[in-house]
Amino acid sequence: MIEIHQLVKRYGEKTAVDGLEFTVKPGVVTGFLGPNGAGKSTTMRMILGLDAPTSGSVTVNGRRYAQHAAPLQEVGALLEAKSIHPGRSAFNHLNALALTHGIGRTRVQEVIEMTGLAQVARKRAGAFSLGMGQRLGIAAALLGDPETVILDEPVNGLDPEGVLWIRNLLTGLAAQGRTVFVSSHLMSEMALTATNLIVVGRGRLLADTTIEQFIQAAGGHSVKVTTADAPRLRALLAASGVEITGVSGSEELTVTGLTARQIGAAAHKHGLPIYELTPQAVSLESAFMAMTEGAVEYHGTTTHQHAGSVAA
Ligand SMILES: Nc1ncnc2c1ncn2[C@@H]1O[C@H](COP(=O)(O)OP(=O)(O)OP(=O)(O)O)[C@@H](O)[C@H]1O
Repeated sequence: MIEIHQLVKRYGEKTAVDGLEFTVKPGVVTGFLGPNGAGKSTTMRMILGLDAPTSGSVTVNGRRYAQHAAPLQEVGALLEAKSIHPGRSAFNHLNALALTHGIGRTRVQEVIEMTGLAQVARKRAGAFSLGMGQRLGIAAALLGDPETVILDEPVNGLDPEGVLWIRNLLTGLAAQGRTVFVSSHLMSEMALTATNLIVVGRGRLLADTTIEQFIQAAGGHSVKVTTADAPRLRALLAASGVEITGVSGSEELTVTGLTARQIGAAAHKHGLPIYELTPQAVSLESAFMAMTEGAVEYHGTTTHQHAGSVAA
C-alpha cells in the first residue's frame, strides 16, 4: 500500500508535484498516467526516498521509505535511470545487491529464472539489449520479494514479446496480493494491464478512478452489428440501458449496453442472420488526451493534432 498526502515538490520556481493525494491499493495493478513533465517520476522518487518532499507525506506499507529496516524487502523499484556497472554480469550485479540485504544466492537464481535471464546471466550487463536491461532492472526490483513494486515506464522501448511479458508479470504480481504501481504515458497500454488509474497533469491529480469507469466515461464499449433486418434487430434488442444507433435503411447498427455475445445469442434465437458482429474499442488515448489537454507542458508546433482525431 502506498499512501500519499498533500505531496508537494518544488525545484526553485518550478512546482513538479502540486498537492497530490491518493492511495495505491494492494492486489491490483494501478497505472500512473500523465503527459511528459506531469510529475510522475518525481512522485516515484519521493515514494522511494530518493527525493525529499517540500511538504506533505508519502508512506509505503505504513512507513516512510527511510524508516524501513530492509527497504528492498518492502518495495522494489525500476526507475528509468539505470545504474548498472557495464562491466559486471547480471548475476554479479544481483548478487551484490542481494548481499546488502542478506538475501541468499537461491533467490538471486530465482529472479534470474523468473525474468528469463538464465542464458545471459554471466554476460556483461554493458552488452545487454534494452529489453534485457529492463529485465535485469525488474529482477533487481523483485530480489527482496517485496510487497510493493514500482515501475517507471517499464515497457518503454520493448518489443511486442517484452511488452506482453511485462503485462503478464504485473498482473501476476498483483494476483499474489502485491501493490503494483506502474507509470506510463500510454493509456491504451495501461488499459490492458491496470485495474486502477491515477492520472496527473502539471503535478496535480486529474483522476483517481478505475479503467472500467474511465472507459464508461469515454463512451463505453459498443458493438458494430450488420444484419439482414436492422429494424427487427433493433426491436429485439430494445431494453433499458441499451442504446442503438444506425442510419435508416442501412444494415449496420451500433449497440452499447450489450456484449457481442448477447447480441449474437438474441439474433440466433430469433433466426435473424448476422453478417458482422464487431466489438468497438473506445479511443482511450483520445479520452486521455482530452483529460490532460490543459496540462501538457510542451505542445508540438508542427504535428499538433486535435485530441479527437487520434485513434487508440
Ligand atoms: N531535479 C529537477 N530540477 C528541476 N526541475 C525538475 C527536476 N526534476 C524534475 N523537474 C521538473 O519537474 C516536472 C516534472 O517532471 P517529472 O520527470 O517528474 O515528470 P514525468 O511525469 O515523469 O515526465 P516524463 O513522462 O517526461 O518522464 C518537469 O517540468 C521537470 O522538468
